[in-house]
Amino acid sequence: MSRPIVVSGPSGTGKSTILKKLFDEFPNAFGFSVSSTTRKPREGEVNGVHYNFVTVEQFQQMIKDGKFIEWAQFSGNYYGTTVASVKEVSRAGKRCILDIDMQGVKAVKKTDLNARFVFVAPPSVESLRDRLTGRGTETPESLEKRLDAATAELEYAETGAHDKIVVNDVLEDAYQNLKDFVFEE
Ligand SMILES: Nc1ncnc2c1ncn2[C@@H]1O[C@H](COP(=O)(O)OP(=O)(O)OP(=O)(O)O)[C@@H](O)[C@H]1O
Repeated sequence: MSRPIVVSGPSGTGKSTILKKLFDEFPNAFGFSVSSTTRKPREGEVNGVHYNFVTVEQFQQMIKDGKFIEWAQFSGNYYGTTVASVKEVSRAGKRCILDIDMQGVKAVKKTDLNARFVFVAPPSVESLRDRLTGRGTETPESLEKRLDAATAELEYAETGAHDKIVVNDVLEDAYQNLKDFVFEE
């Protein structure tokens, strides 16, 4: 069974770009954990496929039982990722990739998932600013917020919390390095 792979790094560093290339090149190698939610299923959504749909009481009990790696509340509904849902991906013979932030990394480290951690770093904070600006998704406020969070992420990476650091300077090189890590075992 392959160990889950946790991809983290500052917002705008290029995680989605690199992961998209990976999933395009290897469409069947990876699986995603199914999140749990208290929101009602929408038309066509299948329990256990799109989400694990649970009641508020069940969700709160799962929190108490320590079932979640992380959970949050958005617009009145609970959402979360359970340790079991990540294990299920490995059991199904796929590699599970978790694209999460520093808090998520710390949370995964507290579980028995035995994950491998890769950090995608920008060449510099200035380049991160340029990419976030270039992406056109940020207001001046959200840009500063993301850059502050990026500094914290970079400091955390300096503590040696990850198994590998991939600097996303030249995209093709970064992609190759990430790919090497993903298929290392
Ligand atoms: N090696 C690279 N060189 C230059 N630009 C890049 C490179 N990699 C990604 N980008 C660009 O940087 C921007 C941010 O990339 P992306 O959205 O993949 O970041 P992200 O880490 O997934 O961010 P978030 O965590 O906010 O989703 C995008 O506009 C992308 O096209």
